[in-house]
Amino acid sequence: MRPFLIAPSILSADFARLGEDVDAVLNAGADVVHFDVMDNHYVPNLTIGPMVCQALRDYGVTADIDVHLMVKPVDRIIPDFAKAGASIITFHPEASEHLDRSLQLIKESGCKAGLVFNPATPLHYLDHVMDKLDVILLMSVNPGFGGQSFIPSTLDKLRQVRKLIDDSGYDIRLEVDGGVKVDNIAEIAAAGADMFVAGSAIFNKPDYKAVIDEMRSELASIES
Ligand SMILES: O=C(CO)[C@@H](O)[C@H](O)COP(=O)(O)O
Ligand SMILES: [Fe+2]
Repeated sequence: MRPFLIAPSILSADFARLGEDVDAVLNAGADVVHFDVMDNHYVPNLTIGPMVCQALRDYGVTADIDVHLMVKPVDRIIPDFAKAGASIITFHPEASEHLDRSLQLIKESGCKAGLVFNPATPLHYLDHVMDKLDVILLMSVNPGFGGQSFIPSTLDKLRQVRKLIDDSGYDIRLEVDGGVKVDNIAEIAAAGADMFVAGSAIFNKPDYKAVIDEMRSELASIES
């Protein structure tokens, strides 16, 4: 398994001082910035777009930015995020009319590409696109809000996808998003995830480093 990556979701950050808060979480040891884009159409909430991604780059953020698109349609906004400094762009397959085209668009824009599966979205969308994926993201809550509880059936789905990835031989990250906390991260890693989005578990605590360190020590029990 590759090194575990911790990706704080800035949905739970302080938007009034976003640059400082993102710097703080990266200085506390986070690996990747998880950037949730919601359109009040595909999901019942509205967040941030490419301008904010660009603003973080202009502020000096150099870490990878993992753009999780919860928008429909997806294609029109992909080049804008690529230009604004996204490193990874993921989208929900049922939000795209042409899965292969959307994945190619992300790759042609110079970003890593991924598909996101809601708790009840079937995995058959993976059937013909494994060679185009850098990331598979399993939602462990229904998308739209931070601070929800981890849905336990995600563990079985993670095990299934871990096997698919290992059997495929492709170099694909298995990311999990929703309700990830210090007390369940080890179990989630044992089920096969290697990239962990955590919003409220990190940003709702005063000491980001303490939480990230605790997560890493939980993960160390899996690595050894
Ligand atoms: O994409 C989403 C929600 O739709 C997530 O990225 C959440 O922002 C994760 O928040 P927590 O469950 O960790 O608080
Ligand atoms: Fe997300």
